[in-house]
Amino acid sequence: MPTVLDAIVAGVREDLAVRADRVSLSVLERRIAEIPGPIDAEEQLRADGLSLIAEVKRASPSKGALADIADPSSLARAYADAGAAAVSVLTEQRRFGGSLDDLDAVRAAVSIPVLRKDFMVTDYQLYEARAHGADIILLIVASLTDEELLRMHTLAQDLGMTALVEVHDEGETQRAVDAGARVIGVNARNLKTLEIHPDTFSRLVPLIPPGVVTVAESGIRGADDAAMYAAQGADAVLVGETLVRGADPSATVREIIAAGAHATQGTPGPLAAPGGPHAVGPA
Ligand SMILES: O=C(O)c1ccccc1NCC(=O)[C@H](O)[C@H](O)COP(=O)(O)O
Repeated sequence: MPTVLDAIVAGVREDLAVRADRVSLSVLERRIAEIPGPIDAEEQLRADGLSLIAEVKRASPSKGALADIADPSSLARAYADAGAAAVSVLTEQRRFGGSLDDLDAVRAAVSIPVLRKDFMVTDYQLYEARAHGADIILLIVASLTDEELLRMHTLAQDLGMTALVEVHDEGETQRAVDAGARVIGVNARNLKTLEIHPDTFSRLVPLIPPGVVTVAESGIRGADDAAMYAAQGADAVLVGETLVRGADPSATVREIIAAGAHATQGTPGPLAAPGGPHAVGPA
């Protein structure tokens, strides 16, 4: 039976065929040569404490419409000003309501690394990501063969981008490691049921070699969850829904970063502050 991921990828392939007809690979290559080169995101995510990748997310298959983001550039600037290490932009249109226009707007607004978060199944999408200013691309192990994973990981590096290689279980983690992934994202969302399993990170992190940057993804409700992942050894967390649905995304960014610093270095975090952390929105 087709999974949610299969259905998303089928739509992505259809939309991609239309774009590839309109914009050739050589046009993308020319654009890449004209724009500033990518930022080294791996080092930024590895920085001391807990790095935050803050997401621009309009909708999702699990929750439907999440937020009416009229101006993705001002949201991205708020994330960056509050201390986010990178901004993730969902560009898939059918289920997430994103677009390459959102990526362009965010790229123009911030000087921190930008992740194109999409369902990358062809080399063309990697050229497209770089041509629109992305520094990081997502490779979901579950949607790629070993040969595709290795080839696209190498191509991302050749284009100067960092690949965030996303895993959900032990087998996918081994495949990511075998492909030479330098940044591995452990996604707590089961792609078959869309349920969040917060113990996925602690189960898989022992399989990831030292030196590889680890990112805990999905279902993070605020500072408490971020502190938990930091204590379990996460270098970074990726947060979408909690930020876009919260009343004050900048404050939540600051709380998450402070909680991560507290968990990793013993510095005072928001848990000590009056009112404590906000855990905004359901997981
Ligand atoms: O968000 C979903 O419902 C979803 C469903 C199927 C595949 C991917 C999905 N989300 C993409 C992501 O990885 C998240 O946007 C990201 O990890 C942030 O998650 P959250 O903080 O829970 O919004």
